[in-house]
Amino acid sequence: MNFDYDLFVIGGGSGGVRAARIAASEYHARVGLAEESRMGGTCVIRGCVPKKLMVFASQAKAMAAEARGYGWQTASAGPFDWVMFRHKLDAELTRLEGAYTGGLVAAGVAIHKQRARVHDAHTVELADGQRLTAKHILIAVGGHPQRPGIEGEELGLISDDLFLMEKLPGRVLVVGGGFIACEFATILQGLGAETVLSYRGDAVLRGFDEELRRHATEQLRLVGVDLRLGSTPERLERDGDRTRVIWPDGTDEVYDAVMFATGRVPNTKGLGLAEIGVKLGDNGQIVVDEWSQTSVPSVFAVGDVTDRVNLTPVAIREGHSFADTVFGAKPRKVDHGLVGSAVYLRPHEVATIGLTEEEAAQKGPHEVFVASFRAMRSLFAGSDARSMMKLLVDAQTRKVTGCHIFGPEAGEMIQLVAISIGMGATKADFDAAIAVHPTLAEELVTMRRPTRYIGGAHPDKTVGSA
Ligand SMILES: Cc1cc2nc3c(=O)[nH]c(=O)nc-3n(C[C@H](O)[C@H](O)[C@H](O)COP(=O)(O)OP(=O)(O)OC[C@H]3O[C@@H](n4cnc5c(N)ncnc54)[C@H](O)[C@@H]3O)c2cc1C
Ligand SMILES: NC(=O)c1ccc[n+]([C@@H]2O[C@H](COP(=O)([O-])OP(=O)(O)OC[C@H]3O[C@@H](n4cnc5c(N)ncnc54)[C@H](O)[C@@H]3O)[C@@H](O)[C@H]2O)c1
Repeated sequence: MNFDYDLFVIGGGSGGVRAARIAASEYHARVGLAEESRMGGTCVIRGCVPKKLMVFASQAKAMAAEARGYGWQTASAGPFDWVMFRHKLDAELTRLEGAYTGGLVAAGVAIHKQRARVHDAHTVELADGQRLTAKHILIAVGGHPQRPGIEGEELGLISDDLFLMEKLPGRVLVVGGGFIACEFATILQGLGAETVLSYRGDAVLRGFDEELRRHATEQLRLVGVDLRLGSTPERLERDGDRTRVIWPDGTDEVYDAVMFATGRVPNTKGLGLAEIGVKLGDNGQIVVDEWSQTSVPSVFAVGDVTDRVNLTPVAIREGHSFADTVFGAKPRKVDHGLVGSAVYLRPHEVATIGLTEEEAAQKGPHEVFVASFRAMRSLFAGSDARSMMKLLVDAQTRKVTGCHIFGPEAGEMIQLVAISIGMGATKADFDAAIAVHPTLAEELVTMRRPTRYIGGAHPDKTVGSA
């Protein structure tokens, strides 16, 4: 059968763009791609990139405070010009959107700037009614924010809205305790908003190493985020141009803005997937095998729509591996087991890779090395910010199985730790590295004595066990 394309990609975000570009430029496939919004997707337009630029903007007051601690007596961040920042941000996102589009065009990908859905196992239907056939279809449509299902929730903002605000709120409530809630609470607080974070659990960042999340929770409070743990709004009401929040105990408060960061759901609604036999999971995610292949052999899916590990580099790796496997005759799977990540908080970043202490304890005897201290730089400036570093070492194999950091540039550090852990480095390998002094990272190669033993009897009977 003759197809219009070898590959049709639905979604021009991190995963879709990479797959389309590699299939077309490296393997000379005939590729079409439909994007209904701005090229680049969540990460570029309403995620990682604008978020990180806002993180940078929100650090100015803390940097001025630190400068005063170093003798720059009148250092001050001065007033923040949100309108000017937003214009610069818009221009930067337009530049990046152009670069993504340019990369696809240069690779020979045919771009369809409209919504697409699947019609059958080899046909997509565009919003204008046009039907195009392809030997393979790749679904890379990402996800969208989910509100919590409470009365008046439409009055609340979602993360997409934060980049488009006309003005900054004076007083804001952020609901949720995951990546997005913590990052935006930090950003808004740093930009000058009185910020309340309400989370139903007892420490933010569920799923992270327990000690790390307790440390991050305490430090978030220290930078001035008003943390309300064990609480979540019951309903919202309009109050003039502000929003009234009613709490479960009947009390209420008024905010300039309420932001929900209560999770994301895959964009599978209305795509026609179930109709052609593509299996979906409980959350609407596309169920795929280790090759990102769905239950319909010609249809593949990568990125957030599969709800595996919802991070940009993972979507990119899945897209690239798909193109290598299907068009390059180089079968490649993605190992989702060892993925580093960072949460961009203040006073410091959270970064993590590998097993948490709780997971390690389930796997067997482990040594836990923990250091908690005030870094030289912030200590001198008079800040109470505390760093934390933790290594988990398998007592049997001596391999480092997990690393968790709360510290300045923790994201940068974990990227390098990821290489050593990926190579199977042992604690002895870490110890063999001569420290670079004075740095924060030297702590990772100078932790000598285990803080505790977990996961059962240590193979060396002369040491303690949990
Ligand atoms: C606020 C925020 C901050 C984040 N920060 C980070 C971070 O710091 N680091 C990190 O690694 N990850 C971060 N992420 C996660 C990251 O953005 C996602 O994991 C990543 O973008 C997923 O890529 P994707 O290709 O699966 O989907 P997306 O990037 O979401 O792309 C999907 C694209 O498909 C398009 N589309 C959807 N349906 C259709 C259709 N029917 N027809 C045509 N087009 C369609 C959409 O318009 C979109 O452009 C963040 C996410 C958010 C929301
Ligand atoms: N720095 C980064 O790498 C980064 C940054 C942002 C987002 N992301 C990615 O995007 C994903 C989505 O982020 P997210 O923060 O939206 O999701 P999340 O799953 O990390 O957090 C959702 C939070 O909302 C809470 N919640 C859910 N339903 C609720 C309800 N009904 N009422 C009250 N609270 C409720 C959950 O308990 C949780 O704390 C992340 O898992 C991550 O993969 C990554």
